[in-house]
Amino acid sequence: MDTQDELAYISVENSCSSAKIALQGAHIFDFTLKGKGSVLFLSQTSAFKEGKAIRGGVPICWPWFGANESDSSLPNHGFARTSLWKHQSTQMLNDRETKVTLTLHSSPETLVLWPYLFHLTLDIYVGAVLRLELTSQNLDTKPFTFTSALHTYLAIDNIYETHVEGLDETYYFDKTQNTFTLQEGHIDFSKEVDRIYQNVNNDILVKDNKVHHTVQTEGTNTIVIWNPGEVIASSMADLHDHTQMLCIESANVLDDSVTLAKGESHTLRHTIITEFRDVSISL
Ligand SMILES: O=P(O)(O)OC[C@H]1O[C@H](O)[C@H](O)[C@@H](O)[C@@H]1O
Repeated sequence: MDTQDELAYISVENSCSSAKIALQGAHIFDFTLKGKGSVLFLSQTSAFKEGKAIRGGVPICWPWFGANESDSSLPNHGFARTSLWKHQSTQMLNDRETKVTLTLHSSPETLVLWPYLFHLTLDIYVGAVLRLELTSQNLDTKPFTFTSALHTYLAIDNIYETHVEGLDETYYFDKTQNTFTLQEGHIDFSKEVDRIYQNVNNDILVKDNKVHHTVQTEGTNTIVIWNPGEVIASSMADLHDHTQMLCIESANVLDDSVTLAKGESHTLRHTIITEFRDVSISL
């Protein structure tokens, strides 16, 4: 086990790729395709501190996404991303793919924040592509409802030359305006974008001059797209450059919130397929 500042992390490597996963948050903060480049953005000014989420990689938002609806003093995006998870196993599936499993169980600390017994499992498949599977299980005697997101920060070359395909004719909730709007054509990023797209049934394509990412989702039809834009980014001490990141998040929110009865479980799957168009992109 290695550490970066206050956080312990696991390193894995195979013939295709390598990854670093912090135990705090089960947070993958590096996924690199060998000889090609970094798939995930990691802010150079991110904190690696206990109780503070890493700015980059894939934070896990759970059991609520965004602000808590009944108590805004509770942490944004829930507690999973700042809780200490347990490393269960690392398995070499073959020389090209490694599976890492981490779990989080309800505890006296989580019960103060959210009064239910639960079990979370995150399976991370590190290979030619990156796949995350988050399974939520209700261990309580009463049902619970949660919202969540696999809040992926994709590495891109330049947000102003990036566009997103696959959401034409899809309605989204615009968090910057509190309105529902119909997407027409591709999404461009000249300023802050913070949107929740619903009824999404196809892959999302992120394209810029140097990299193409394809995001595939199972377990929800809702995708969140976020880039803070220049004005908000300049006020964020832990974000060194908003032009090199784009968050594409598979999310169980709004109509895709999940209610689980006693013993039931739900799995959210998120796969990122990346093609570098210029191998000189920095490693
Ligand atoms: O700063 P954080 O708590 O990590 O949240 C970062 C962002 O996450 C999501 O993408 C939300 O839609 C945004 O509204 C939020 O600003």
